[in-house]
Amino acid sequence: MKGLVLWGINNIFSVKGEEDGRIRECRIKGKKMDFETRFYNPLSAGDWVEFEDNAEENKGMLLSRYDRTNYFARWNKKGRALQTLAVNMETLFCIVSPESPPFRPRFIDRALILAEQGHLDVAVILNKSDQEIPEWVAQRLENFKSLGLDVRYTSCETGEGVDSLREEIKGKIVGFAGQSGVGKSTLLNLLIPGASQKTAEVSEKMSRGKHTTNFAVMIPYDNAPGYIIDTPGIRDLLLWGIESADLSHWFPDFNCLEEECSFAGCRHMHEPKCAVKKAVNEGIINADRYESYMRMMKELIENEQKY
Ligand SMILES: Nc1nc2c(ncn2[C@@H]2O[C@H](COP(=O)(O)OP(=O)(O)OP(=O)(O)O)[C@@H](O)[C@H]2O)c(=O)[nH]1
Ligand SMILES: [Zn+2]
Repeated sequence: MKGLVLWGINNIFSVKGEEDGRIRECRIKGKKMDFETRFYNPLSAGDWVEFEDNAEENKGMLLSRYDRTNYFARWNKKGRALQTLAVNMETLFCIVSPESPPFRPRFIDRALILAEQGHLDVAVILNKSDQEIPEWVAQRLENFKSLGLDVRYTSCETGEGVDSLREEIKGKIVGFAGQSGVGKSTLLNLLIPGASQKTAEVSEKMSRGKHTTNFAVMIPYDNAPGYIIDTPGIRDLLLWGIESADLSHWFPDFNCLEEECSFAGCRHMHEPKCAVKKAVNEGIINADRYESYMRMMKELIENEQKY
């Protein structure tokens, strides 16, 4: 039978049968499935699977996984493997806030790269738009827009942007990601009443009282098909599968200048006559975005030296 993975932890997955709509607690048959072994978690919220029922009611065995249309994955340092946060979404919404907690554009820079690697459409939601938007935040947002990124504004206080967002995503499968405190739960509750209650219940049940929501949960809409995938409060997004020498290829605003760098294979760090650094000095490339690039670069170089 075909089913949809709604959530899962420690290799126990809640799967909703496509035909009968019943949810079963499923385990993986045998030790390993033929899933990609490079992943930290074999399945994630949003995966379509084949499963069979057990004799025991509401229990099942997972047999195989269908191909994913896209995925949002990051490097898991502890597990030293790719960790999939959510898959098969129409759009991944990255939620940020302007001031409290502080705007984190470097989170967006990383999310953009990870989304592109996972063939994922991404949009940014600046929540708490009722708060004052500092000038540098406005500039960075404009910069993102000029790179083609879809940026919207919502406020759970005034209701700005909430109804239109609800209309837009209704009936679709979309993902929500953000750092703790940006108002993700509040926004989800406005979009789907009782949403955060659902996540809390699932977390409580699956993690057996540990109170840690460290896995994504699919929340169904009230009167429409589709789900919002609520990913856990993400602290960091570590890159994967990118060599330091290739990092600038993931920065289209840098990449287009590369030919003008005097050094072939310029990494735009300390090389002389670098067109990217010149553009930063002239204010053509956003200085904070360059700083973001440099941090990723250092991280990648450190890792290359380690392994
Ligand atoms: N001013 C303002 N405050 C908001 C808005 N949305 C949420 N908040 C407040 O921000 C705080 C954090 O909101 P949460 O919804 O708990 O944030 P979260 O992102 O889910 O964070 P975690 O629960 O830690 O994962 C709460 O005090 C909310 O009332 C908003 O649009 N404007
Ligand atoms: Zn350069």
